[in-house]
Amino acid sequence: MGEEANCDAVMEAGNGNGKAKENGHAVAAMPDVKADDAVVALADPRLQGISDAIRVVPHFPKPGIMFNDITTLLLRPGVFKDAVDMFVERYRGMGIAAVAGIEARGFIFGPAIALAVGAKFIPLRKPKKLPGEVISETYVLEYGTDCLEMHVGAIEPRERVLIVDGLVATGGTLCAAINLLERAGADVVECACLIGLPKFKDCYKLNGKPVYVLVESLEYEK
Ligand SMILES: O=P(O)(O)OC[C@H]1O[C@H](OP(=O)(O)OP(=O)(O)O)[C@H](O)[C@@H]1O
Ligand SMILES: Nc1ncnc2[nH]cnc12
Repeated sequence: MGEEANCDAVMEAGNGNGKAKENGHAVAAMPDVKADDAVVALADPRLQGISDAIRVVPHFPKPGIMFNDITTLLLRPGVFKDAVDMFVERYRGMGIAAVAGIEARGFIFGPAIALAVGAKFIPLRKPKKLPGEVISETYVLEYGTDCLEMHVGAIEPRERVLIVDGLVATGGTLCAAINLLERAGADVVECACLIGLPKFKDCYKLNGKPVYVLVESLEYEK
C-alpha cells in the first residue's frame, strides 16, 4: 500500500467473504495484507462470537443512528480476550514500538495490545485533557470539528506505531491520528478497529494507510 497523502479508500471490506448474521454484523476481516493472512482471519471462529457480543442500539445517541455498543462484549471476558488476541496475533513480531489509542474506545483495546506486543501505549486524547505540552490535530466531523492531542515526546522519530480505535465510521478520526503521529515523525504501520461501518468504507480518508477491522456492522442505516 502506498503512503501517498491522499484520501483514497484503503479498506477492502470483507473481501466479499463477509457473512451476514441475525444481529446485523458481518464476520469480516478487511485487511490490506497477504492473501494467506486474510483467509486465516476470515475463517477464524472467534469472529462469530465477537460479532454476536456487540449490541446494536437503534436511535442512539440520536434518531437514525444504529449505535454499536461494545460494552456488552466487555462483559464477556472470553470474547474480550478473543478480540485482543486476534489483534495481538496480527501485530506481534512486527516491530511495533508504540500503540496509540484514540479516546475513548481505543483506550479499552489499545493498552492490552501494547502490553502483549511489548510496546508503549500513547493516549490520543480529546482537547484539554493532557497536562503536558501537546501537539494537536483538528479534524472535520459530519457536523462541526473535533481535535486530538498527544504529548510532545511520546513518540520518537521513525518509531513504528499502530493506531487503535473501537470503531471506524468515516475514517476522519483515524486520519487525524495518522496526521498527528506523522507530524511527530512516527512510522504509522496500520490502523486497527474492532468494528467498521460499511456505509462509509468507500470514502475513508486515511492517507493511504491500511485499516484492519475485525467485524463489520450491517445495521448502521435504517
Ligand atoms: O470514523 P469517524 O467518522 O471519525 O468516527 C469514528 C469515531 O467516532 C467514535 O468516537 P466518538 O467521537 O463517538 O467518541 P467516543 O469513542 O469517545 O465515544 C469512534 O470511537 C471513533 O473514534
Ligand atoms: N454507529 C456508531 N456506533 C458506535 N459508535 C459510533 N461512532 C460513530 N458512529 C457510531
